[in-house]
Amino acid sequence: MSIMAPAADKKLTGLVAATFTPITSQGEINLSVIGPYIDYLKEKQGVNNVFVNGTTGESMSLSVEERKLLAEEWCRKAKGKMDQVIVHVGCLSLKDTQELAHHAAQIEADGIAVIAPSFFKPSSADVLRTFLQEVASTAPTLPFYYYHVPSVTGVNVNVRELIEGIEKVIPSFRGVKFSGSDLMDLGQCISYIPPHWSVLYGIDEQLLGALVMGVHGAVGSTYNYVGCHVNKLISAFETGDLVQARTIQFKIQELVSFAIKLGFDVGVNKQLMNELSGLDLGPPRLPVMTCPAARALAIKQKYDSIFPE
Ligand SMILES: CC(=O)N[C@H](C=O)[C@@H](O)[C@H](O)[C@H](O)CO
Ligand SMILES: CC(=O)C(=O)O
Repeated sequence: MSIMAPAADKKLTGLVAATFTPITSQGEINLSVIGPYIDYLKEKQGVNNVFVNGTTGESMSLSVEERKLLAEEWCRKAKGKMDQVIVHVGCLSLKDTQELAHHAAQIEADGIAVIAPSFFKPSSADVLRTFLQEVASTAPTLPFYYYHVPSVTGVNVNVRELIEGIEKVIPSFRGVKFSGSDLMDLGQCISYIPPHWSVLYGIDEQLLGALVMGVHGAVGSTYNYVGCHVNKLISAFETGDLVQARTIQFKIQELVSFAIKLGFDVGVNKQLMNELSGLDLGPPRLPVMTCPAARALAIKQKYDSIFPE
């Protein structure tokens, strides 16, 4: 009889939805939507992993207390339904980040991810590695992922350099959520890492390029509503049907480029998700602006024309 690996040691693969944070019209976090949100992702999108309190989840606009309540509810409701819940715990303050990492371990998250602090920025890969090490040591049993998103943080360290020998200082290190466009750095990470780590790509509109380079999965905001199509893209890629994989990728590019022309920020993205899913995730929190209804509807119409029922 084989011994089942504990959930925390499962390699992270496939699609991961970077979730929106449900907020009431009064501006408070709305935990009641999380259960139905998980059912929607699983049943309607075929997405079995979530990345919570990240960029899409507006984590930097939430208090530490709110992030704990959200992470706890995601873990509780996902139990038995999702394969993995990865909690993003990065903050500008090392102390807050450690507190959230420790909390994620207590609530039995499947892993944690940490973004580079971006007000005072780490001056080198070595400094960033030390920051990550200080966080990981407060939750040493949890699989740990570095979240590379230079377009948001302004911290553009070379990830291959960052992860050189990182398992010696972070034994729980399990991979990278790579939301950069440097495919050479991406490839060098993939060719360097051991087989039980994962590199997940985070620029949804160019996932196919990253699949060719060898990524093990993808984390993104659009998988909340195009997950079912991107699952087909991945299957087509895996069976060698590049024509079909490209056809789907081009459709997603058409949708995203249409949205970008209308100002595609988290507010617009969230309202689009409200329209497409029928869930009530509410508005974003300032400084992200509430999206005018007409704008999200125009993008929804585009979606309907690209992906007819
Ligand atoms: C900067 C940002 O939020 N990137 C997301 C994840 O990393 C992506 O999922 C994008 O939202 C998506 O690729 C659309 O541009
Ligand atoms: C896209 C992503 O991973 C995030 O929202 O954090």
